[in-house]
Amino acid sequence: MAFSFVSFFSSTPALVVGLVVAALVLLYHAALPKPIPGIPYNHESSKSVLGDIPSMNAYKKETQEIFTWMTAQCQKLNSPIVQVFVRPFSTPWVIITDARECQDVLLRRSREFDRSRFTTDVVQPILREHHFSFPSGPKQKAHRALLSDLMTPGFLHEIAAPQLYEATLDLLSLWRKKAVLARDHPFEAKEDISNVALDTIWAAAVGKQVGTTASQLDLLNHVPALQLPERVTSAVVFPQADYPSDVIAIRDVINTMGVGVSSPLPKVTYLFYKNLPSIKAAFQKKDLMLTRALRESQARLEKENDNDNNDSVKSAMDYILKREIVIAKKENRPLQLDRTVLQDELFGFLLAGHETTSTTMSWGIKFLADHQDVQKKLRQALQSGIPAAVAQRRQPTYHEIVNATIPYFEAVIEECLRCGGPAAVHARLSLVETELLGVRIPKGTDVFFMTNGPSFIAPPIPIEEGSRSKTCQSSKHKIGTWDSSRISQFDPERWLKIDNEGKLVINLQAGPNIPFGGGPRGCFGKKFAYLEMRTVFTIIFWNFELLPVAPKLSTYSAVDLVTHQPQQCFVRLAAYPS
Ligand code: HEM
Repeated sequence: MAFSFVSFFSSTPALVVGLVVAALVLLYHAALPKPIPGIPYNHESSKSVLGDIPSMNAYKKETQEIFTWMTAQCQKLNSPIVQVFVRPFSTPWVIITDARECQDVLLRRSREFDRSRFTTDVVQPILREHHFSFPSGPKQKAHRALLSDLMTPGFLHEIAAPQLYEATLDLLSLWRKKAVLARDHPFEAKEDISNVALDTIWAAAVGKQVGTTASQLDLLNHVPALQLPERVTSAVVFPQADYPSDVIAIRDVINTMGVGVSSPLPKVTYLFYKNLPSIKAAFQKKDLMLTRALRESQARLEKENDNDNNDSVKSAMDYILKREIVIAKKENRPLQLDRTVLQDELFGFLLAGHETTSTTMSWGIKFLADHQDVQKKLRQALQSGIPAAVAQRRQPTYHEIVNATIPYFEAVIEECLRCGGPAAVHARLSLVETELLGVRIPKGTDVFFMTNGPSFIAPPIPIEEGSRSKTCQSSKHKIGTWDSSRISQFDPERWLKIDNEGKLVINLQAGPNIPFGGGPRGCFGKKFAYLEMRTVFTIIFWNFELLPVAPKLSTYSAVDLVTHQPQQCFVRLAAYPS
């Protein structure tokens, strides 16, 4: 007995070491990637706990892009479906590069696939109670219901359109000034486009102009002349006015999401990043600003004693508030203005409406500067579509912009969305064990449907028809396919056809393009986005020729933040008509 007692104690350190080693081995094996059978993957990556993370990070460091790396894995492994290991201790991500499968899952298989874990991890810490990152269900529907009025013609045409228009005219004044000062030199336009998108969505959201563009103009109005680079091909840099502190706070919060998108452990990253004093202060300022705006809106609505009709409704916020009033009445409770959900739905509206449209417009400006023939045709189409404004030598009104039917213009916008690919991926989580392209997909797998490669803007990777789902097979002819030899070209004509009456019309079924996702979780703000792009593009191309810029200022490299943005968007402006 004495012997075993002594031996136990003398062997304890060894035992502890043994247990620790065993635990580490178990942990190591738990952390090693567990490939899903039947789906191609990088074999080297499967042997390391870090999986594909080093490869993805190296790519990101070199290019600033992540989504392109994901699509490149399908091309590298020559398969429309692959898996990658980028989340330690988690199931692999499945990547699919095929438009028909993407559309089938989004539109027809929403019982099997819903909002992804990736989206929730990246979006929820920023948007909190906003419905975007919630799984579909009563809570998500109730929060989305607060926005119900915002895509009605009443809101879009009567409230949003005039505000969009005002903000766009500020851009026109700014660019007229810049064109004079730049004297034929190019300048970086991304910030201006982002500002006009923020001005427009802000005005629509809270009913007030935030004036980021106007403050840039104000600054330039006090600049008599600029020191210009010697070479006319080199870019001129304009002084930049300070932004209002509310705008800085909103931008800091929005940019936080970019940090989550590029992290392999977004939850952990946010834990640190969101607690940085400057970021914490930005979140607080944003909340305070929105609560203040909601209270002002409530006071105004009450003063105008107009809670039963829409005459005094001037913004998205007023509509959201009126919804809350109705819901509170129904639930027999007092109004809850500082309820996070109201603020968060409003902030989500600002965020979703800012980044996405400004990214698409930045891509559009690049494409049109690089395709002078398309730009010329677009200008002609706009002028034939709004002849009264040409005859009276004036700007088109927002009524004319909203109501004109200009198929070529619509085709240009579709093509900017297709080739720019602001939403390079639609992510879904499998709710049940299911099948994709003939392969078993375990329940709880994040599946990424890429829109930035094969079958959208690059030749498709062949797929055995029998491996597709029944719904996918039966919908085969609902949408056309792009001609592989021209699929990568920017060519709006692909969207046009002559109808039975011999008229030129837009054909949205001509080929795949899914910029707004689809099905029950498709983009809520699509109509607003089209309205904004129509307004901004009409005013730009009505008033300016976007001249080509030197190739070094016109690369097509991107940076993946909340959206897939161009790294460069330089413009060289000439007044039109000259
Ligand atoms: C070119 C501009 C835009 C693009 C490319 C875009 C793209 C998208 C995409 C891809 C989704 C996810 C769809 C899915 O998972 O199936 C989405 C969702 C959403 N978008 Fe947009 N969007 C744009 C503009 C807007 C605007 C202007 C607003 C608001 C004013 C908005 C509000 C939303 C909201 C609220 C959702 C979440 C819908 C839900 O989860 O039920 N978007 N958008």
